[in-house]
Amino acid sequence: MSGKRGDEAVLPLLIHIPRAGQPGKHAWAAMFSAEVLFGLYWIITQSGRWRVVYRYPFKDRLSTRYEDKKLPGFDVFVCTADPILEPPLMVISTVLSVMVYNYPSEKISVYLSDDGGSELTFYALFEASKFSKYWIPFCKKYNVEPRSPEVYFSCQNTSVDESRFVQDWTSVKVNLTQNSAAAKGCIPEEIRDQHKGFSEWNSKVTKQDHQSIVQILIDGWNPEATDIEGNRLPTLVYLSREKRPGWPHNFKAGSMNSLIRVSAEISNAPIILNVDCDMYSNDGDAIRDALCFFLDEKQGQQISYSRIESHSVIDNTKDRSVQELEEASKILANCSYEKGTQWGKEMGLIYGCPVEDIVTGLAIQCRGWKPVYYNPSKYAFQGVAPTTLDISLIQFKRWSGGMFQVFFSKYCPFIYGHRKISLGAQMGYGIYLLWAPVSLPTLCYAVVPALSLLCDIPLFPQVSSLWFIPFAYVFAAKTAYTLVEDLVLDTIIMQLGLSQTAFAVTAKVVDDEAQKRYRKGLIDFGNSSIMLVIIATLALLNLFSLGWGIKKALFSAPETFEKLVVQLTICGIITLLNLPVYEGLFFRSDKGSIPSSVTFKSIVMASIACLVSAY
Ligand SMILES: O=c1ccn([C@@H]2O[C@H](COP(=O)(O)OP(=O)(O)O[C@H]3O[C@H](CO)[C@@H](O)[C@H](O)[C@H]3O)[C@@H](O)[C@H]2O)c(=O)[nH]1
Ligand SMILES: [Mn+2]
Repeated sequence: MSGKRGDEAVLPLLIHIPRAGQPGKHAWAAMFSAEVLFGLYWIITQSGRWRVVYRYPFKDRLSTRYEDKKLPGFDVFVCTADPILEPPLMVISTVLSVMVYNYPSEKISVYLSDDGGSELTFYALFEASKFSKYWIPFCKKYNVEPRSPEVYFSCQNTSVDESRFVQDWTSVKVNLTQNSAAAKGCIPEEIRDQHKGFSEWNSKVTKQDHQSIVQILIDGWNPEATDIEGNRLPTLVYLSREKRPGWPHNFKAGSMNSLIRVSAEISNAPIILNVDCDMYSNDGDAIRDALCFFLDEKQGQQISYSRIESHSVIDNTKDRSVQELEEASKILANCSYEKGTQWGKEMGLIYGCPVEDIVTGLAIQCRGWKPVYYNPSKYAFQGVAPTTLDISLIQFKRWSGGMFQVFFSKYCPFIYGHRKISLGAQMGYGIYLLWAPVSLPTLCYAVVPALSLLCDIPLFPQVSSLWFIPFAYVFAAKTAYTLVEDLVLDTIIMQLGLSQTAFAVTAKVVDDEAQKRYRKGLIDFGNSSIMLVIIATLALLNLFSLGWGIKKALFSAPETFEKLVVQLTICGIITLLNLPVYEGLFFRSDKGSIPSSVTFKSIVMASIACLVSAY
């Protein structure tokens, strides 16, 4: 191979092609491919900068234009899947938070889908239904925010001393403490007698194998269902769709589709709001904001994410028996209901992909509906992000792997979206769907310069070369950009998650010690995992190389140093970024530090890599 000096097409690496017989051809080829891939990805990411639209809803105009009676109904779906990973107290706090919007209560119906099929979750929801009679008037009267009781009470300082307020607050708190105390233990017999719903659970009911359970805990149409101040309550429904071994349940997408059908039977509101069980409502006005987009006279008709399929419309004014509704809904939540239908394909949320929200959003958009992106200054919802690195990695793996899978499916935005959505939108999807493969060039950058440094192979233009200037510019600009736009480890640790298509639910339980570490800014590395070993090995490899490189810089001729200075800088930066990892490996002894088995494995692997490349 010879250096094509006249060819100014590609990056400075090109002029550095090792000549035949020179070492480092493979390293060079790897780095060159990495550069090309980064370049292509960079082009795709530029779509995010085209024609940015900012939107502002005018809520006051909504109120002047629509009286309460004319406002549309809202069906709110809350999903939960596991009573251990997602504590029932958190789940019902989320449920309660979405029951109190600054909106007519009788227009809101809240559905909890429990894929865990857990009696404990049902019990918690039963308690929540009673508690809501206090909580809703309390929130509305004092305009309490956030409206998740768990969050509200954890950040409440009791400085307010208006007597009535304190009184109410105490009664609410007593109720809540009773709630949480009971939710931890098993369900007392006298409670079981209070609601017919408990009879659905017997010794045969397990998470994977049980009949459909539908319980309407509050019937919002019943004028007698009122809070302590006599105001109407929102409808509250517990749903646990049927699960049987051998029937794929399609994770969250399956649960959402059951919710769509069951809610169509019970309340059939034109607008659906979906939150995860950990995403409590943080702004009581959020649904009024959303309505401004849906009811906009010019564009509202094109805006999607309202109900997708049309179900037979029910006349809500008729005499409706709760029992009848429950029985009819159970059938809609049975495993066999979807057999031979378009559910999961053309209808409802799309199955077969761990990022059901992304594929379904794309499919809806390709049918001509317009999505609206609105990022309010006050967050409409707040959720629990994973608190330990290993759980984050599980989540990232599901997301990145799931999205990459979409890229190779029939839903690839460049094919499926061709002529249906703009090129900019296709590229916008590309940014996310190609997130996983970008880990490969990133990995290359974390490994190859370090290894080549150990073998004395220069990869980059010499500092005194003219080619160094564009290289330094691109490098500096990109580094600055990356530092600002995402943080440290994120991209380096991404892995291709192709083999796993299951939806791994992330844990939302945060213990006190973890909370303390979080406040101190310490990374919680979590349990031993292969991904953690990879991170630690890469960190150590770069540290070793940096040491070796510095030694060489000090003791060898200036030309050698000049040749290796860029690699040295890259290793230096990677080492700097990994300081928390070294801390976790060697200097911390708390529970959040890196397990010693990982330390051992990574030292062995990094040493082997060094030895192999040095000889
Ligand atoms: O079989 C299942 C598995 C999960 N869930 C629920 O799905 C939600 C999301 O699960 P979580 O483990 O918290 O995943 P996240 O990565 O935090 O979720 C994000 O990513 C998912 C996949 O893209 C989206 O579905 C979510 O809305 C989005 O918040 C939770 O409420 C779960 O209870 C179910 O209902 N049934
Ligand atoms: Mn989540």
